[in-house]
Amino acid sequence: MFSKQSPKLLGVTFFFTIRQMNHFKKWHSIKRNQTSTRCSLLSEMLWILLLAGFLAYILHLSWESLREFYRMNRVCDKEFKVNQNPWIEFIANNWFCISIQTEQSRHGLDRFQLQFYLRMSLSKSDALRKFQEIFRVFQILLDSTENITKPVQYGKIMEWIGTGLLTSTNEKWRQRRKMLTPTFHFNVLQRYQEIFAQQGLVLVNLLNRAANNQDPVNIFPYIKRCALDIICETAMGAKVNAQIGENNQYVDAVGRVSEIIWNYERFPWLWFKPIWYLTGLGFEFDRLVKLTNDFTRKVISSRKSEFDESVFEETNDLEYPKGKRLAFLDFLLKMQKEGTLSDEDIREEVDTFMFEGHDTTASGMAFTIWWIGQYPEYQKKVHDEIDAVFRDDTERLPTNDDIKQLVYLEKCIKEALRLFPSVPLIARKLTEDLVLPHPVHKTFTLPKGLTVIAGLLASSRDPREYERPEEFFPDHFDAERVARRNPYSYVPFSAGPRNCIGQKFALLEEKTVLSWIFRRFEVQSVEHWPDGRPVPELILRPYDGVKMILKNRRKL
Ligand code: HEM
Repeated sequence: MFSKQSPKLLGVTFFFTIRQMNHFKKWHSIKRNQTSTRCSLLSEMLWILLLAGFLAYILHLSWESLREFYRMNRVCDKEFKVNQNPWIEFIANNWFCISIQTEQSRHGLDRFQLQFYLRMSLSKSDALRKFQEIFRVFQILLDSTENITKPVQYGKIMEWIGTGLLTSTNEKWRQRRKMLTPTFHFNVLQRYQEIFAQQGLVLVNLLNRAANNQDPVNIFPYIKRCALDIICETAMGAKVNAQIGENNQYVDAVGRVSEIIWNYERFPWLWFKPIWYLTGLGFEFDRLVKLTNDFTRKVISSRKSEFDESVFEETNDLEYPKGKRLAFLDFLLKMQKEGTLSDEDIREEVDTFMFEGHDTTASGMAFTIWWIGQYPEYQKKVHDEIDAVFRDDTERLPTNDDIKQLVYLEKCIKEALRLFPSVPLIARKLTEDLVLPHPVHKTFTLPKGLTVIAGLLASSRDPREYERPEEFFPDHFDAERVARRNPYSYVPFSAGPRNCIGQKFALLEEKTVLSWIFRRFEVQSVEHWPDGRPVPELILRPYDGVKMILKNRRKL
């Protein structure tokens, strides 16, 4: 948690504190000579009182906050018998979790004084009995067109990406959503698919070096860099070549900012600004945010200077650019010409896509490979399907038509997202009262002002909806089974008006890249479920990478 700068900073602070105390002593002794003893006594008492009051106030806040924090941790320990970081485990295991918090009222520390905290995670059977239809709750929460505001928990993300589509609310969000929806049109995605295919090829060529070796390889960092290359090229039109080790500074910064934000959310004492900066994390965060924002600004300005509006059809229709492969940024530049967006608005949206669009797909792909690597029978089905499309060809870039035929692979991807949704938690600040069904009293109302945090795992492991809720079973996504299920029992992309705008993009990317992996390799997972469990950061990720043994299927 502490950065390299921490000891230095603590040292400097200590030095200044001692210096100030010396000044104070000197000043005080001069004063004492000048004033009467009674006056001096009074002033001393006042100083002491002030200091004591201040200390008591700080202690009270810290005590209240930490007590709640440890109370929750104890509950986790008892209920889930976990011995790792209980806070992480709490969320990971808490597949029936909905927590409701009061909004931050005075300052950061208040956030942990959960005056109204409701948890429906007592135990699996209890929760099922007590709260019959968790997907009904999701439906009411996520379908609401009023309760679309993101709470204070998204604050640090906002400091990084600003108020883009993910974090904005009300009119700004409505306008942006309407404006940006066509940029995810099928025709646009089809063009991006070429990028997915090319970057996937780079990935498998790199992984090839580790294949046919008895030593396992942690494929997660490879996949992450591939996903980052894809999002940079599709969102900004910039090739950062993270896979081959270029632009390391930017690549590392993007990863580290997410990590710091997660630490901030996890450790309540960091919400107290002096501590945030004294640990060095505050300074590091500010520096990295500036670095990533400046990088995006530079790309925008260079793309702007060569922007050629004529690549779009005269029809003014964003969906049909003439032949050229455009980036998402080009669509935004076109909107800017029409007077709807400023440079900073564009920066916010591009950074939003950078944030939402790569860790999510990277985790999705890594977990899918990991699951498939534990079940030879499912892997055989994936291989057979891929061989039927590509035959012996190990080099041809997959096309959109190829990808459409990979139905079983898609089921595996969806099943992996069911068990491990890349975005484990979403939150809303209620701007209107929310009436929910209650197992005993019919309904209960959550008053406006509360923050509701929903664990998306909650609905997707309901045994009434899934035959093998805790198992990887791709046939859960057979057409007939899907048709029988309540749609809110599967919400890894959220649902309702604020659902994931990039879900088709994500599925197409995952299918294309994974088609490369399974065309080239037979995979075997080193760790099996329930080991190698995921940990929720901002995005759910494998706890200790994804270690796999890779074997070439054919001679290259
Ligand atoms: C497996 C991959 C992905 C998953 C599981 C996922 C999941 C989600 C979820 C659960 C939300 C709702 C978040 C909330 O309410 O706080 C969301 C929103 C969003 N996602 Fe994704 N996402 C994925 C990939 C992507 C990609 C590739 C992009 C962009 C290229 C993207 C862009 C967005 C944006 C912009 C929003 C905000 C939408 C709005 O509020 O109107 N996502 N995503």
